[in-house]
Amino acid sequence: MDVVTAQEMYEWDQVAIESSGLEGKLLMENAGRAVCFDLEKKLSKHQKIVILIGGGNNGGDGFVIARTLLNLGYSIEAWQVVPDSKVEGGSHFHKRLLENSGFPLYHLEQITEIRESLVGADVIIDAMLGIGMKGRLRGLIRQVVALSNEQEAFRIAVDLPSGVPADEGIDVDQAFEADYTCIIAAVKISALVENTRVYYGEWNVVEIGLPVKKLPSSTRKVWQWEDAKRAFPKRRANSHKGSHGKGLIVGGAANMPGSIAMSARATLRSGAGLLTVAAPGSAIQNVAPYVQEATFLPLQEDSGVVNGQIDTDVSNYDGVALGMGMGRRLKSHKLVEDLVCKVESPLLIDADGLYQLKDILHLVKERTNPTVLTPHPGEFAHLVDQSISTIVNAPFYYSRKFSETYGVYTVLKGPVTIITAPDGRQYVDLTGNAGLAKGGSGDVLSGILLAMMLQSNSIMDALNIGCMVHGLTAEMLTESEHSMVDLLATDLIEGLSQTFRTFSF
Ligand SMILES: NC(=O)C1=CN([C@@H]2O[C@H](COP(=O)(O)OP(=O)(O)OC[C@H]3O[C@@H](n4cnc5c(N)ncnc54)[C@H](O)[C@@H]3O)[C@@H](O)[C@H]2O)[C@@H](O)CC1
Ligand SMILES: [K+]
Repeated sequence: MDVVTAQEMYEWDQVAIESSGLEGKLLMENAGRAVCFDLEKKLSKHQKIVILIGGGNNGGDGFVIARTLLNLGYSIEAWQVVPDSKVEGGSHFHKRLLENSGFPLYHLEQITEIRESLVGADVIIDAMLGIGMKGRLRGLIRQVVALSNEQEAFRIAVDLPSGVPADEGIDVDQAFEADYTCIIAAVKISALVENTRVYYGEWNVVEIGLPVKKLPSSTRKVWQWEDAKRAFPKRRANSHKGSHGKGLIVGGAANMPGSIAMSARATLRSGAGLLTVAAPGSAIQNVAPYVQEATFLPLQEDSGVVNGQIDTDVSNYDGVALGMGMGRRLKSHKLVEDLVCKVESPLLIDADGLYQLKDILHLVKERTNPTVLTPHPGEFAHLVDQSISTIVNAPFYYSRKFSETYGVYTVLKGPVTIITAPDGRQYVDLTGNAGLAKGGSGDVLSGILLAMMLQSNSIMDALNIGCMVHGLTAEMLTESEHSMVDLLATDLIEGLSQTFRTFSF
């Protein structure tokens, strides 16, 4: 499932029209019909449905939808909310087709004319503005959106809710508040971004007959179950503990043994062959009983906090995770710097490790082996010197820029997790739920990611699979023995077995 900007979507449409000879109005017919067949699962013939139609191609889709649903026997009132002079090209063609089919079309000139219809509607379909919307909502459409939002009716948007831009990083002051959005051909970035995704409600993408082989390949995709199925590391019958990687987890503090303990246990539960935990000795005594399968490496410490560099040779590990529960004291800085320079395998840095990274990003850039950073928006905002709201409203832009600048894999966590490779390729993980918004979830994720990195030949696959395993485990647990309220990070670790069993391929 591709994720596109408005410009990329226009390029796709152009390729379709130029390279395969698909005419714009045929694409519009396809789009409108695909939306209708998707909407049939949401609609019933007893409902009173009002469809709001704009002047651009989104409105063109609206004319097709109105005609098709009327043909199917739905009770539809179709309103053109812009003057005739604004309805051009393919939209004009489909407007005539609707009228020539013998169906009525109402023309809105003043907001009062439509009030009664909207108040009495069971369903309101918004086909006013799509990816061509610019700036804030204007004129009559703005009033129609406000009035629609006041109604009890089920609200459906076509492609995107009017007033919502397709791209990220743009403020919205007013927009159609959809309960469901039927997205055309590819997910628009705004469906996945904090300040705009709320307007979409639930959503689905419909296929409209674009010539997929001819389209430029997208560098942004939603990671799906089929992808995980293809990429999941296989355990061969003749494998031994060395075949699945030898990992090292570094972090912990005397007063925070839980974080690193959870990471370590999650790594072991996720299939790592061998694991060593390096932590202050005073933390190890509390971590050890929880992860009996691991070996331990006491770090130099001062009052329960790591102090100084690591004495052990770290070159014989296949992967290292650093930072969980380490604390943000200045004395742990040397350890982070040391590992950034010395680890010759994939290095994952999370939590307090990220905090220590800001002034040594130039060293991260010099690493020749993969580096993975797993910040939440607050940690990322600190790293890139932006506000949290700037990050959450333009996460694709900032994480790509960061990954490309420093040559790192970035896992930007949140309700939508964005995984970016050093070359700028991005995957989106949509699994998980609010049960994960708790201390410890991130530690578990780091542990799973380390294990996946140890077992996979591709860091990108490992990160995507790890995020999906983490999210699906939360979903599975809140559908069975837990709720989003009581779910704990430790429950996730124990729930992993069930998730991995479902990956039985
Ligand atoms: N060939 C294509 O390009 C296809 C386009 N499709 C549909 O076409 C849409 C894009 O069509 P367009 O590029 O014509 O753009 P839109 O239909 O999204 O918007 C353009 C119209 O909106 C008005 N407008 C822009 N900003 C406004 C604002 N702030 N307040 C009020 N009015 C405003 C403009 O005057 C213009 O009439 C897609 O979202 C999709 O629904 C689909 O039919 C598939 C094929
Ligand atoms: K719309």
